[in-house]
Amino acid sequence: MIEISGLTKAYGDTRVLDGIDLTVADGQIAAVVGPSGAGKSTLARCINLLERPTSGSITVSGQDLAALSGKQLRLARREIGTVFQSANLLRRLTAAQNIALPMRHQGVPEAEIRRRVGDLLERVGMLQRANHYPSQLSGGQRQRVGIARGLALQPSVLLSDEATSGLDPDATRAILDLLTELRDDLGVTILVITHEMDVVRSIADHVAQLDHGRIVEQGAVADVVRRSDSPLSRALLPMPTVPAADGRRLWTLRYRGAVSPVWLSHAGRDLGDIAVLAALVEESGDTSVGRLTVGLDPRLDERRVVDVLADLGLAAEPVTSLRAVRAESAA
Ligand SMILES: Nc1ncnc2c1ncn2[C@@H]1O[C@H](COP(=O)(O)OP(=O)(O)OP(=O)(O)O)[C@@H](O)[C@H]1O
Repeated sequence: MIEISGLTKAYGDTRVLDGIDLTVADGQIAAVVGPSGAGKSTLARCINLLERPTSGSITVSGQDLAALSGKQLRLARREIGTVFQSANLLRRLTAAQNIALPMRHQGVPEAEIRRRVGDLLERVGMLQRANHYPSQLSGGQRQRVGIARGLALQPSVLLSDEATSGLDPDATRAILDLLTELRDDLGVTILVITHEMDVVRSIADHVAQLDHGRIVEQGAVADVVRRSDSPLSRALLPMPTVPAADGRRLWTLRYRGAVSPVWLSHAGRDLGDIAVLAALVEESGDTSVGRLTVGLDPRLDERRVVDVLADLGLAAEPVTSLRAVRAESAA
C-alpha cells in the first residue's frame, strides 16, 4: 500500500507538487495522468526516493520514506521497483546481467541471484533472450527486461514511469498484460505514470489527474467513467457531440458492468422510443463500461427518466451543452 499525504516539492520558490494526497491499496494499479509539465515525473522521483520531498509523507508498507535517511533509506528503496520510459538498460550488459545488477549492489549471494534472474526472465517471457544485449532486443522486449529488473529486489510497489510510451500497440498490450499479471499473481501494488488514456482504461483500478502540481480529480476508474460532466471522465471515454434528432431531448447514459443486455427494450417500455445517437463501450479491467448519447421524448419528466434508467443500472444525465441546446431548439 502506498499512502501519499500532503506531498509538496519545491525548486526554489516554485512549487512543482503542491499538497498531493493519493492512496493506492495493496494489489491495486493506480494511474497518474496529466498534461506535460503537470509534475508527473517529479512525483515519480519523489516516490522512488530519487528526490527528497519538501514536505509531506510517502508511506509504503507502513514506513514513512520521506523521514528516512542513510542506511534506512537504502533499505527502504528495495520496497519500490521502478520501470522507466525506454527501460534504461545498460548497453554493455546482457538481459540477465541487467536484471542481476540491483541484486549485486545489495550483496545478494551469487547462487540466489542466478536463481532469481532465471525466475524473473521466465516471468516476463524472456528466458530465451537471457544472453541478448539491449541492442538485440525490440523496444517491448527491453521493457520486459526493465520490468524484471524493477522486480529484482522483490519490491511491494512497482512504479512505471511512461513505460509504454513509444511502444507499438501490440507491445503496449503485452506490457499492460504483464503488469496486470504481476498485480494478480504477486500482489504487487503498481503506480503507473502515463499520458495515455488507453493505458488507464486497460489496467488501472484507480486514476488521479495531476494538473499544475495538484490532484484535481481522482477516484476508482469504474466510478470516474460514470461521472457526469467531469473532465477526467470525458478524457477517459470521449464521446462525439451529436445533434438531437427529431426534436428529441439529448441524454447521456453511463453504465458499468452488469447492465442487462436488453436494457434498451426494458427502458423503451417506460420511456417510449429511444434513439441511440452515439455509443462507446470499452473494456476496463475485467468489466465493461459504456457511454451513450440517446434522444428521448422532451415531454418526459426528468426525474422519471433518471429513475427508470437507474433501476436498469444506468446513470442518466440530460445534455445541457450550448451546442446540444441549440441543436434541440433548431430541430
Ligand atoms: N530539477 C528541477 N528544477 C526546477 N524545476 C523543475 C525541475 N524538475 C522539474 N521542474 C519543473 O517542474 C514542472 C513539472 O515537471 P515534470 O517533469 O514533473 O512534469 P511532467 O508532468 O512529468 O511533464 P512531462 O509529461 O512533459 O514529462 C515543470 O514546470 C518543470 O519545469
